[in-house]
Amino acid sequence: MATHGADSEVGRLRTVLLHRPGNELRRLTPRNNDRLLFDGIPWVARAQDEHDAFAAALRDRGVEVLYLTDLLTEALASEAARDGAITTALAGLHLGDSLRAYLGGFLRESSPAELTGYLTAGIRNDEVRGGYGLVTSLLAHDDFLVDPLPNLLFTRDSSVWVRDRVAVTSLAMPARSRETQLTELIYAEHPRFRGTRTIHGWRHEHVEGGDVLLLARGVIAVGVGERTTPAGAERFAGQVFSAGLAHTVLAVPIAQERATMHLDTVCTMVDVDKIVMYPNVADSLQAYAVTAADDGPLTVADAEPFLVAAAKAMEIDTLHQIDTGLDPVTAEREQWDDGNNTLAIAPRVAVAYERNVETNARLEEAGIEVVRIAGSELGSGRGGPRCMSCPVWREPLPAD
Ligand SMILES: NC(=O)NCCC[C@H](N)C(=O)O
Repeated sequence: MATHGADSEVGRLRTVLLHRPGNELRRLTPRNNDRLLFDGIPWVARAQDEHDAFAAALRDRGVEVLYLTDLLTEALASEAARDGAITTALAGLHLGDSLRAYLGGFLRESSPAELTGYLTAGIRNDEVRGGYGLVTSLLAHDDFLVDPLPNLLFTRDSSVWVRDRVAVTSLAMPARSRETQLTELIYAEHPRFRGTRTIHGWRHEHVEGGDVLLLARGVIAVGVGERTTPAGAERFAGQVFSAGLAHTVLAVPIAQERATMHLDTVCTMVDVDKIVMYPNVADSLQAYAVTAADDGPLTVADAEPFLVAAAKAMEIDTLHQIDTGLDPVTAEREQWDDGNNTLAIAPRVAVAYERNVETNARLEEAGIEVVRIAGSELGSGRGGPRCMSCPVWREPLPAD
């Protein structure tokens, strides 16, 4: 069985799950892009080129790249998996019984690869040939019967490995909630992951992977804001404690705004004791240290500055901050363009968007090797290298 798991943000990356942008991005229009959580309409062919270059940069450094749609198609080889996927995809109350039955029959006849296409790119009303009954007649021609999933690109958010377990997350925005049905299916059905134990799951309170940072072995920061709810953080903490995966969870409130939708939009680890952080929030970022209590409710400490609470839990003197940008305006621009959203592929080696010139210069001054990638089209969904990657296997850091 392949090795899987992660216990830090910076251990050498060996296997990563990506999603190459596909037809789901071709569904975006100026009328639906806000609802589908994109800030623009990407040029799809260019986004694919940029993504291929990202994958190549990872492979060049010895990282195995898994593609979500390949795993999904392979998982859908089983008839039971296909049935389950079709039933959950068609559960929406907007369909009605007749259309659901019709679509169910249609999808059951499709091959695993075709089904992957429908589950990811969705089905528009006018693609149901000739219309079918009252619901298709009354819905607009461009209404989706099955919503497309353009944010699949951001594989970070729909599952997180914590040591040898994988947490299937629970996504807060309706446009994304179906993504975790697909990650759950992959981990449950794909032969590569047979026997993997999972935690959390999409039926639980909201927790998104972009909010979960494995600061050190046993220490996990969880952002709480637009996406991860307080109840989600509490549920997640309870599960990692009872599974023995961590001793401290730092619950970190973040502004409920699009620019800071996840904790990894304001900070990411680039070394065992270095974090790149948006300076405009650095002073105000707080953390509540949560620890397990024997047989009782979780123990919650008073809020402390995030960097202080993190260093204490990580048992290091200082968690060194590297600033995004140069001045407050450049920092704000580069934070928006995912300057903080780096993907460490080893201690002191991080993939970053090339456009964030000042932040990348700060990283290099601090001794971090920056692997630059283009992201002009990929960035239109508001996510950087960390958002676009789910580490499936990172080597553990050497014990000191
Ligand atoms: N971890 C991340 O920050 N992921 C980026 C998610 C972007 C996506 N368009 C969203 O709004 O959910």
